[in-house]
Amino acid sequence: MLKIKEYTVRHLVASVLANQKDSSSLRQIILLMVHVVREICLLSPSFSQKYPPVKFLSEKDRKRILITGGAGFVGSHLTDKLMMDGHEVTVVDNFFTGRKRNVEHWIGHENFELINHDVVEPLYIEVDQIYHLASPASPPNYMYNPIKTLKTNTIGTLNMLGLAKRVGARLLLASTSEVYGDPEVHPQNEEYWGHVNPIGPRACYDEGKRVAETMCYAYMKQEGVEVRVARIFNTFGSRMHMNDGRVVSNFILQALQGEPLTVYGTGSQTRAFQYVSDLVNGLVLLMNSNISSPVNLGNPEEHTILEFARLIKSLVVSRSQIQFLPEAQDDPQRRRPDIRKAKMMLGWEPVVPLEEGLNKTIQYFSRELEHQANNQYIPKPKAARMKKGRPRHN
Ligand SMILES: O=C(O)[C@H]1O[C@H](OP(=O)(O)OP(=O)(O)OC[C@H]2O[C@@H](n3ccc(=O)[nH]c3=O)[C@H](O)[C@@H]2O)[C@H](O)[C@@H](O)[C@@H]1O
Repeated sequence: MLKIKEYTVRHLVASVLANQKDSSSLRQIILLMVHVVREICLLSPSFSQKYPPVKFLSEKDRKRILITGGAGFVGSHLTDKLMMDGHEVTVVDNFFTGRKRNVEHWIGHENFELINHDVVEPLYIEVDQIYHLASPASPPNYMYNPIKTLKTNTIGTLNMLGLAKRVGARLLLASTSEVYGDPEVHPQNEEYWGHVNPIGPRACYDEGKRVAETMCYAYMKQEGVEVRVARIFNTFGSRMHMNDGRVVSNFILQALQGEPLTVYGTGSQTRAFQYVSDLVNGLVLLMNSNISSPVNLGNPEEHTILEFARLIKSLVVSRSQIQFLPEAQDDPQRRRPDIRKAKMMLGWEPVVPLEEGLNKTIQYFSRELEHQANNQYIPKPKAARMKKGRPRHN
């Protein structure tokens, strides 16, 4: 585009000069114009901005949707889906763990708005649906400032429920498998009340999310607010932060760089991992369903963490060693979702095979490493508080 404009103006300059005897002032003006056109093209990426394709929705079907935490890992993928489905999306984020670059491809689009705002403060906007995702989700991140995590999940959720009540919006809470704590029931179904240490290092998040669920049902019963509660199990994919600290990003980054894969404890604890696109589809189905009780969203394929380390090593074709570090305090020993409810009531189940999702995520982290100034990011072991030795954060 820049080239065409420059060419056009140069052409104009040449023809004007050919017809002028005393042309120095005119020449200067025209050269200035060339300069201005070039500056405008460079400073206004929106001139040439191409957005991902967006469906057209009629006024009746188009919703005004707020996503709190919409610039985060899951939130930004949800933003993409809802934008491409043709809705008007407002992303609210305080950028503690979210990043502008996760949603920058929508900036300037008429259906999109990005607000730098912390949900701990009230928000006054008009919306039809609220996906309330705002909260750090990685254990080292949420334990970094437990009081802030508690405020975000309690005051933040109260504020969003207050907004839902005022404007008559439906609210979906991104809850977590962590409400089941270190579970004594396996696999975990939605009827299970959980086994949470209320004063342990994970409590700021576990109990924060538990009370957030309690708030949803209080607002539903007392004020008639429509709520949806998704209990999200371990999720991975592109746009995870390099220093996220969760097992998927740690192991992939370590394997890519030939560093030891840091297994906390013996590695016999289990997790079941879902790819982010499966989760996003589940969230949208749940929001638009009539199910107000909690629903598990996760992939039921369970692995020990040691198996998982070996799998990542082999997918990356890495020579990294496996290093055993002290076990993290209150680390849930077995976790696997029972997703019969989601299957029956939403017709949802994960469709992306683990290895396919991991390969995409490995490609993403390889690109992230290439973009790093020094081409290196070595995750430091930071299981917040290890069982023995227990290093403190901040
Ligand atoms: O990924 C998620 O979606 C979930 O991650 C966390 O739950 P957690 O299962 O503890 O997540 P990780 O930090 O990824 O840990 C998984 C297991 O791997 C272990 N781990 C982690 C990191 C590492 O470098 N090495 C390692 O062995 C942990 O001790 C734990 O047993 C969050 O608490 C959940 O809210 C969130 O939904």
